Amino acid sequence: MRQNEAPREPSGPGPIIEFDRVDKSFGDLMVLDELSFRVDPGERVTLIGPSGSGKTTILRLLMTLEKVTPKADPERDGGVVWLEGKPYSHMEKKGVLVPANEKWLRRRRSRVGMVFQQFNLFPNMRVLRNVTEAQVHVAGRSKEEAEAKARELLELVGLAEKTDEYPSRLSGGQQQRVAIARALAMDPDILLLDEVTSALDPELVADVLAVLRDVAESTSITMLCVTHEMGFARDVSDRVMMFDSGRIVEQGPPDAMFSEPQEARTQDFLRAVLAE
Ligand SMILES: Nc1ncnc2c1ncn2[C@@H]1O[C@H](COP(=O)(O)OP(=O)(O)OP(=O)(O)O)[C@@H](O)[C@H]1O
Repeated sequence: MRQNEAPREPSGPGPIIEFDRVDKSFGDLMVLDELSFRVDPGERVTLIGPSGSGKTTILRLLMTLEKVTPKADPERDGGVVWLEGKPYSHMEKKGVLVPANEKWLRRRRSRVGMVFQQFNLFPNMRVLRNVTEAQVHVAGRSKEEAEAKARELLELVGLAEKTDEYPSRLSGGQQQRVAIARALAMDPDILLLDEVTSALDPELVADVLAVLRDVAESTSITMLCVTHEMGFARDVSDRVMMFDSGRIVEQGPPDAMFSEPQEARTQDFLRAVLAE
């Protein structure tokens, strides 16, 4: 929708995420060009595509680590990201949508959790505190409540014995499992996974994927996942979206996408990934 139109009212259970003609540029480089797509609550979506096609940028927009790029053209704004039926990249002011301010984003971004390729744990904090920190300082939980939740989640990811270690004493796979526990501790509705196994030694990948399979099976959390692990994508996703140059080339259920991709760019991409 255009920014000068009145925001619509959510009608029934609509998409949990909606990109509505979203633009994103870095300087002269246009990464997303009027990108539109929707994700239903509880849906698991895998984003695939060549390097530089904009997949991480999509996740970073959802984490509000990036902002939609406004267009100078008065006929075109930069599009809007919607979350749970409400504007997210924007906020309503006097009946029109304006770019969201920090206060608005702070209140809403905790609905979204992200796990990064490089773990991004706090190196000076022990494992338990890595998982309690945001619960206490962002979600406002008591220390006791946060610790109980952290212990439960660390057990879920198989690290109950490691609560008192510093991250540097853990393997990459263990650090990544702490990062997953940390993201889940905030009870997000949406979990974003950005190449979470690509920095790991091959023998550590399976444990991390097993934890994520458990999360997918035991929760109804909405997942957006950027990965080259096609087996994982096939098992866990409801839908695979193939991107190139910031546009959706094709999308569909994993079986159809992997067995009978329709577009030459998808066929070439999958051939290259599967040959790795
Ligand atoms: N902060 C930034 N400043 C400048 N250019 C950027 C920035 N972030 C991303 N880009 C560029 O935007 C394009 C899209 O990047 P993005 O990381 O979204 O792609 P990707 O599909 O996730 O690629 P990969 O699979 O390699 O991670 C790339 O050309 C990248 O160099």
